[in-house]
Amino acid sequence: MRIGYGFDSHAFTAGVPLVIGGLAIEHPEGLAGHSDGDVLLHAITDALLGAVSAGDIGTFFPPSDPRWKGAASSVFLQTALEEVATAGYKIVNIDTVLVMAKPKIVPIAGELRESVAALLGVKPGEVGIKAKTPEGLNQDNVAVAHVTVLLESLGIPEPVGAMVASAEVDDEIDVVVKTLVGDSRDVSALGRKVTPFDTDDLT
Ligand SMILES: Nc1ccn([C@@H]2O[C@H](COP(=O)(O)O)[C@@H](O)[C@H]2O)c(=O)n1
Ligand SMILES: C[C@@]1(CO)OP(=O)(O)OP(=O)(O)OC[C@H]1O
Repeated sequence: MRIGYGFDSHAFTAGVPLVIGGLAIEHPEGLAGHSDGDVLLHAITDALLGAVSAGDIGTFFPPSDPRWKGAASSVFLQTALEEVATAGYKIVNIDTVLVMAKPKIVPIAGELRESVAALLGVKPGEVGIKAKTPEGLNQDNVAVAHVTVLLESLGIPEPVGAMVASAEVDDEIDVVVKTLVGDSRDVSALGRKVTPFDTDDLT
């Protein structure tokens, strides 16, 4: 099991659409950012990367890189999901807190849960969406997201998962697997050798 935590904040600004959790939300202001400013997807991306010690969103997608100007934040999330899979893990559940004065989140929490779940490839029941107003913080023009994520192992030993994911051809995968788990199991007491599994089955 691994846990991850992510945080992000973006200021509200007029003239841009509001997108949170991949969902377009009717609101007079959107969130300022180099990308689409999706504060929730940025925090989820960081939580996933943190859970597998893979750096953070800025190390993969520097705000100075013009390629990410106006980018949909689902692109960043996809990379984080690939890092999680490469490390040999999958999501158990994710929990979030959005801190913003407006809009009200609870009336759209179901839609948000479905949107985030679809982007993560998990069930809506594995995504928590909660909201708080920034009472006493004097931050009514800001949206903040906090995210925790729990991962569980896919059952592949980590080095094997990582090396198989980076191997480019079947032969390389064969070599990796045979190096790490051995070409065959020694059952000489039974008078024969049994291959533990068929490495051709790995794609
Ligand atoms: N943007 C928000 C903020 C809050 N809520 C809901 O209101 C409840 C009370 O919030 P406080 O910050 O005043 O404690 C909160 O638990 C949420 O249910 C919301 O929907 N959207
Ligand atoms: C997403 C990136 C990349 O364009 O930029 P922003 O949209 O500004 O978002 P932020 O959370 O401030 O920083 C992370 C950056 O990697």
